[in-house]
Amino acid sequence: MSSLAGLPFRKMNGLGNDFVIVDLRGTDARMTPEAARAIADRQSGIGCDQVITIEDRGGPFMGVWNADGSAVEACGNAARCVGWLLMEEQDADEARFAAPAGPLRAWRAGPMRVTIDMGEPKFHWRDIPLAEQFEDTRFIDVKLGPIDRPVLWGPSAVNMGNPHCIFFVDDAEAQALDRFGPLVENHPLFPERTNVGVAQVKGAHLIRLRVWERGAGVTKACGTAACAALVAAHRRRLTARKATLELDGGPLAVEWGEDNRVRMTGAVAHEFDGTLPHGL
Ligand SMILES: N[C@@H](CCC[C@H](N)C(=O)O)C(=O)O
Repeated sequence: MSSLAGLPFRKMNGLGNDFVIVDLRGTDARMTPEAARAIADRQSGIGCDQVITIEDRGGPFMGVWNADGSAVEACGNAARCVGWLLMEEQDADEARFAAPAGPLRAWRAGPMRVTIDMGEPKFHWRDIPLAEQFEDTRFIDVKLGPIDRPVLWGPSAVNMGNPHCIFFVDDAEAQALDRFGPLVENHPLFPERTNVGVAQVKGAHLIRLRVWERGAGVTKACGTAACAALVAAHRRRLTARKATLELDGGPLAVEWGEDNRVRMTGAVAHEFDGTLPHGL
């Protein structure tokens, strides 16, 4: 296996959720948890929320590595960026590729805007996954101790390729996400940890969402969380099947179709390109 040092990377973001994207096609190099951590480090590395690999696995495959080095199944914002890169490369208006969670399809929605078909949400407690049986994952019970009152009650659990725990709150800005986010992320109810969202429904078609990401902390946006929040809100009869999700980094349009598939549209941005340094 060859080293990652010297390979080109692209720095991109989706609404400020930022990625170092390394194309491993045609190389023997492999990403490792240590290398992903080193690349993502904002003090000593390049700095990003997730390291993304593009690999050849009988077609383009997107690998997702959180800043803490954990390899995970899905990333909505990165999927838009990788979709955009593949469409540019193929001079096409549509791209198909895969991620650990399954196949993805991307298409252009404007010059730097991409729609992704994120697939079907899962709700069964074993699929989230949860460590305990809940018949109805629209309302689960996460006991956090004294800090969970008065608003952090009865969140929804959704798997959108990756696990999400969404708290519906009256005021998303008022929540100490950096304090309770890590407690929920690492709560024993979530054997694979979880992403944590606080969602404030502002109307049938508008949700304010802030996210603590598993393995990355508070980020400016999380695409899979936006999909999970819309799906959870609709299941709780709080919104329509289609809404704008207002994230710290900007808006995402999400629709849960009658075909049970979730489609997400939003901006992609290309920041700069570089070469991975030695020592990885
Ligand atoms: N930022 C992403 C999600 C990245 C992975 C997530 N932190 C996890 O561990 O599941 C997105 O836009 O969906």
